[in-house]
Amino acid sequence: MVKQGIQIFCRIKPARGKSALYDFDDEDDRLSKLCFVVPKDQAEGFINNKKEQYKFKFKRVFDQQTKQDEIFENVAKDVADNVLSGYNGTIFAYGQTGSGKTFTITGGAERYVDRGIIPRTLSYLYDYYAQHSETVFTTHVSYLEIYNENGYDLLDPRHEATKLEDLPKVALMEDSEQNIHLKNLSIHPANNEEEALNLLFLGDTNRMIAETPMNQASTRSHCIFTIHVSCREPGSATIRRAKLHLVDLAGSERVHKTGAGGTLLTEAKYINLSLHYLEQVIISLSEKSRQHIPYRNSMMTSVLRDSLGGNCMTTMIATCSVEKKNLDESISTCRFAQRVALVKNDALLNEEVDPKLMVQRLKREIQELKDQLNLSGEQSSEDLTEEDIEKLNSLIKYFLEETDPEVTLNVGADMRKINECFRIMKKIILNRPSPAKPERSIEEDKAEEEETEVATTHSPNDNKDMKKLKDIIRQRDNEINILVNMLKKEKKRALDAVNQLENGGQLYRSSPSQNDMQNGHHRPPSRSRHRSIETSQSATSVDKSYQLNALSKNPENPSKQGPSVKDSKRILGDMSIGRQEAFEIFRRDYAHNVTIDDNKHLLKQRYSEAKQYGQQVNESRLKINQLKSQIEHHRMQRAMQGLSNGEDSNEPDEVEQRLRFEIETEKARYKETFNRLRVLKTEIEHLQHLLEKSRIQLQKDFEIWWAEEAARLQAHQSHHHKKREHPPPREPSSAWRTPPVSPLKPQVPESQSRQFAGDADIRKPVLPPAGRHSASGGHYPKSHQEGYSSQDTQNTQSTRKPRSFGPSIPLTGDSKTDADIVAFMQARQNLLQQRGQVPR
Ligand SMILES: Nc1ncnc2c1ncn2[C@@H]1O[C@H](COP(=O)(O)OP(=O)(O)OP(=O)(O)O)[C@@H](O)[C@H]1O
Repeated sequence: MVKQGIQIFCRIKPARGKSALYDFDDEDDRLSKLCFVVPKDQAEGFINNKKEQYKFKFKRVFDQQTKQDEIFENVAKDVADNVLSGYNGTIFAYGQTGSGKTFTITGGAERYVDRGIIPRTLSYLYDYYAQHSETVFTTHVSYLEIYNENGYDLLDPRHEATKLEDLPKVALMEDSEQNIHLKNLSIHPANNEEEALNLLFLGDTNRMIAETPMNQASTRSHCIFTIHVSCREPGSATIRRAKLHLVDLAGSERVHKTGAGGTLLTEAKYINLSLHYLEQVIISLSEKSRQHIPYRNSMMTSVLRDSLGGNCMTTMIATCSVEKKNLDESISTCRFAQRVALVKNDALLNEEVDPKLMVQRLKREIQELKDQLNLSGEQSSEDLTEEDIEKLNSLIKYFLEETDPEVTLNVGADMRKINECFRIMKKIILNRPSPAKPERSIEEDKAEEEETEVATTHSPNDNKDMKKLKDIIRQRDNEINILVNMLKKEKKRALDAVNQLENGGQLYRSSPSQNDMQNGHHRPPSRSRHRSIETSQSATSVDKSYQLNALSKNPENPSKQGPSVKDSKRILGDMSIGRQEAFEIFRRDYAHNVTIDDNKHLLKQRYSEAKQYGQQVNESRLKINQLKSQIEHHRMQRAMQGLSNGEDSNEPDEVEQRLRFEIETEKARYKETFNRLRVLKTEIEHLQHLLEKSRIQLQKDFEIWWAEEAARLQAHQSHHHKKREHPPPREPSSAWRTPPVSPLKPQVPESQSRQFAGDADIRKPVLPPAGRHSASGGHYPKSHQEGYSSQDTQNTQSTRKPRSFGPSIPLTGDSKTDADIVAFMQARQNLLQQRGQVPR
């Protein structure tokens, strides 16, 4: 047992605003002191005026410029090593919203170098496995989200098509030994790094899909990514199993700070409650006299029970933001960390003897002993019976098929049986189609996949038909998903209608547009936290299956990733024409375009590098094979010469030695290039994931922007009606705003804006400082989040024109339908303008 305190680290996020005064010094490898300076007269918030300096001790403090690889090397690597040795590990990030927890644990959403602890740990583990190929490792992964005290399985395949509240909740079960088991949390095998990263990506995407402006899951939920590792040395019946929890906690700010109400307040209370219980557990653990540790009070503390004072080596990263306005939260984060550091864990080596393996091993030993006894006895000279041979055949089959290196072929010490085994094996080897190939490149794997597909079919026509059928089945599956979704919505609508009728209320203020009904777009008017998920659900389910397919089957075409025109077509599939038009403009001027383009460019570059490496690997292999044939040829020549000269030398001569040396050199080159190719493959996959995430984010940002515009327009319409009835003194009319404009791209030419906005007011939005966050984590110009600034109003006054669509449009009351109607009117107006039927 290893008794160890929880290790605490502090990471300071790069400051954007005015930074508070802070300082730190590294005393040695194990101690850094961090000090915040709050001049008494400037102390704000809950920090009182008693103190000027707030000092904290950490194992290490990472300042603003610290890179992700440094964090991995200094924080996560040791934990991963301990997991490989059989000790449970936990790394959790704690800090206020926006202080960099997700960035640290999972990584940034834009660049490959920003990948966080989870992907880096996975790479590290699989590299380790590759270097210790004699040991048998197995890896499984699970991904749990805790939202409002309910647990959800982020790897549940139903996530895409089902509302969060309809998904089975993860339930806590406790066995007689008080071990916690999680019901409904799936655990997935991950045979290689790619599979593990795909699972991480799938979970993150599911988390993103469930997010709406009303539910910023990443901020308000706790997420636990768990890697289960088991390993067994060859010849040993002992298995070591360890779990590694990588935890991204919800934002730790206090309720009063969030200024939240309604759902947000409920969520904030839950978060505060669960973090409060976490604090209680930590306090109880740090006070030696306390017997009862209140783990059961919250789901998060129950799940992390082992990590907190139990059988685990635990590490905490306190993430701090040193902008002045965040100083009080950063100080409370550090205070919490100091308490955490007092907690002692008892980590055990999780070793167990597998009884099945033990029995097998003992049986083998008994057999070996018997055989040794038999060896000295007499050997039978009778022929083997059919039955004996049959038995040997099945023993050999099992021996060859079993991947476990420990399995042996045990036929006793009977020479007749041993000889028969050699005969059977020789037959098998001779009948094999081709010898085992060395490690292969991506291209080769792909080529073989294609070959296998061809080989398993009878003729080219059959092959084509089969492919077609497969495509149809895939398409049908997607369609069924979409239909099931629509049916669900319709069923809910019908139920709502019945309820409303029963309550004597009106069904809706007006019926939805035909277009919406056909497209499954109609939603009841009440705002639920799933409203915007529903609209994108059908498209997303199709997209995601496409994407995962694309990842594994078609990594060649980077243009298929990210929000390209093609992607927008996919997204647009079920949108009305007006929305499509708006979406195209939104996409063109999206604030993230520069990053997306950069990533696409990088991806292209990486593809061509991978291609080059692939070619080099193939060339090396070819050369090695040629050199081998040359050696064989040379040997044959020597043997023949030897025969004719009457000499018989098996010693390699100079020529052979040179050829061997060349083989070794080529092998080294092959290995090096192959390793580079492997690293490149991981980067390519990561870039693909980033681009896919950008695409989902674009879609979500568009939905939010669209809803906001529709609401604004509706408000404007009703205001307009009122004004006509009671004309007020002249004042500037409100506007249909242009979509967010990329801060780094030229603005939409006015003519294009007009094309989108019809004859509506055309305004140039104030350009924001680079990368401002939208409610959904996307980037919007400031004006689009908080209304227009006065500067904005001044800038645009001169460019405004009054809106006119001819006769006033009857609106329905449903914001989405109304927005579609207006968009349609605008499109119509554009057409008429193009034909010169109305003045421009
Ligand atoms: N060390 C860092 N270097 C560069 N950017 C960072 C760093 N830490 C955080 N960021 C950026 O700051 C923003 C907020 O970070 P992040 O989402 O990780 O915060 P968080 O603490 O997880 O917030 P939440 O509680 O809302 O999930 C992101 O855009 C992220 O990329």
